[in-house]
Amino acid sequence: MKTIGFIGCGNMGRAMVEGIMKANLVDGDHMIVSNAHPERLSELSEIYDCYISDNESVAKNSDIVVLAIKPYLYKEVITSIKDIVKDDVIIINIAAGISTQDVVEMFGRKVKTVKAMPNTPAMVQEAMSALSFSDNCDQDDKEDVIAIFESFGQCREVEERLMDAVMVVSGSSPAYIFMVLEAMADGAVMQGLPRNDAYAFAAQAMIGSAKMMLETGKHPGELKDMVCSPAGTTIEAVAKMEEMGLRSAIIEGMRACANRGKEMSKK
Ligand SMILES: NC(=O)C1=CN([C@@H]2O[C@H](COP(=O)(O)OP(=O)(O)OC[C@H]3O[C@@H](n4cnc5c(N)ncnc54)[C@H](OP(=O)(O)O)[C@@H]3O)[C@@H](O)[C@H]2O)C=CC1
Ligand SMILES: O=C(O)[C@@H]1CCC=N1
Repeated sequence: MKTIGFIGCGNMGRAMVEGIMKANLVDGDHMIVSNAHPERLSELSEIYDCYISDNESVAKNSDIVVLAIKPYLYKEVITSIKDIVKDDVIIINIAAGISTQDVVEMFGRKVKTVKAMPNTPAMVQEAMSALSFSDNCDQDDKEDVIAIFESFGQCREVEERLMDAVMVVSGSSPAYIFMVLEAMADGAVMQGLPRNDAYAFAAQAMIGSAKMMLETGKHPGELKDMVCSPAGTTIEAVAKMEEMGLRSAIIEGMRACANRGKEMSKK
């Protein structure tokens, strides 16, 4: 069994660790986690019986190291671990704006590395992640990494140049989806539904609609039309949402997200 190490265990790292442990991909002896404030992880180690240690120990003892720290910390953290990681370690880079080439340059050698873009639904085994492998990863390396990402959801291999596109539609999108869900619940509360019921109806409508699109393979416009009765209620909502710029708000928000990713890559 390979040992998986996480350096940084905040929002994204923790979602991945929880997803991996819930799926029993490794036992607690093969999961080592470090964090700037390790005391924040005591509950995690109690639930999943995994090791909480420091960056050095994660680097020395892990076959696969996930760098789940903020992008600006990559240089500093890699400098501190580059001489102590195992020779054939696989480094997983999940940071927005950090490329495979950046990681290789920071290590100063052609370390095996994977550029990945997961999302927080990893916590409930429903992540959708993109992966792009450096050319020195062999088939076994790929299978090991894919097993990690499949333990907490689905994943697809994409060309690294498309990672920012994946970030806007998947890595960052849970934030916009939660905003939509919150707004939908507000709309239902306004009509008198208790808030908890409103969240449950809104979230299940989101899950059901997404599942329907994936399972039927139908165009989302066709599925939308199936809900809009002539002179009915839904078409009134659709017309008002178009008037308020719902779709262009989403598209422009995603463009801003992509632009920020490009800006971060230049630093
Ligand atoms: N959040 C998301 O949905 C997604 C994030 N990402 C990427 O994941 C990475 C992490 O993001 P996110 O989880 O949101 O950030 P968080 O700030 O939530 O987590 C980062 C963690 O790193 C810890 N940390 C800080 N400095 C160090 C250090 N020197 N050594 C070890 N641990 C350290 C922090 O500890 P403490 O809090 O105790 O200071 C914190 O727990 C980013 O690069 C981001 O681009 C990618 C896809 C989605
Ligand atoms: O907001 C961010 O920068 C990170 C990257 C993708 C999701 N969260």
